[in-house]
Amino acid sequence: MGSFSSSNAGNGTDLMTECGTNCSCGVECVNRLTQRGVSVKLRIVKDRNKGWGLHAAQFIHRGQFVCEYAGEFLTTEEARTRQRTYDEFACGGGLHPALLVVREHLPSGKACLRVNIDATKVGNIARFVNHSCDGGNLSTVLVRNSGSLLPRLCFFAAKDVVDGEELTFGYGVADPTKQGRPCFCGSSCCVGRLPSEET
Ligand SMILES: C[S@@+](CC[C@H](N)C(=O)[O-])C[C@H]1O[C@@H](n2cnc3c(N)ncnc32)[C@H](O)[C@@H]1O
Repeated sequence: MGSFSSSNAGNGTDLMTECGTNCSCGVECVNRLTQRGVSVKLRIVKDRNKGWGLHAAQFIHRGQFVCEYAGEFLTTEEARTRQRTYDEFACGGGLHPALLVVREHLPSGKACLRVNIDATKVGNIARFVNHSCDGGNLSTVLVRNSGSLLPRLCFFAAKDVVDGEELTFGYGVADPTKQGRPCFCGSSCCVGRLPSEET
């Protein structure tokens, strides 16, 4: 509890490769879509139960790039240590941890690359995206720049989003039988608990 999501590339999270340091092209290259920063208007809005949330401040077309989930890339050992601390403090309700664990299944099918991105203290606007049990309106894509080992996690609109709508995605699957922090996503399929990452 306290951190969020386990997205399996090949199982919910798509993979994409963009041009990188190995390429001779510049930032205007059409294959560097996610490398030019946020290109849609967004607004940060406070919710009584969920804390801050990210809302669209314009119409966003389905498939449009929204933003990258920036943060500190941690070793798994450091992620586990931080998670324990966050769990302790988040119980009081004052802290909104933003530690995201992504697993990419490698093509062999025998190994998986675990990426821990912590936006709790260092991050960008994406760290305000809240969870929705219905999967929300954002899809996650692991984008690897050619020549880079570590992928970046990027949000794209999974459907058309209207101005003012909250942007959300599914942090993972919550187990309603386990103790956890309450979920206030308000969707009709809400299980009442936030997903928790057993690390
Ligand atoms: C990535 S942060 C999102 C931004 C956060 N709301 C804030 O104010 O900083 C994740 C944290 O937001 C809160 N949160 C996200 N979705 C929620 C939901 N559906 N219900 C309750 N709290 C939620 C939890 O505290 C979670 O650890």
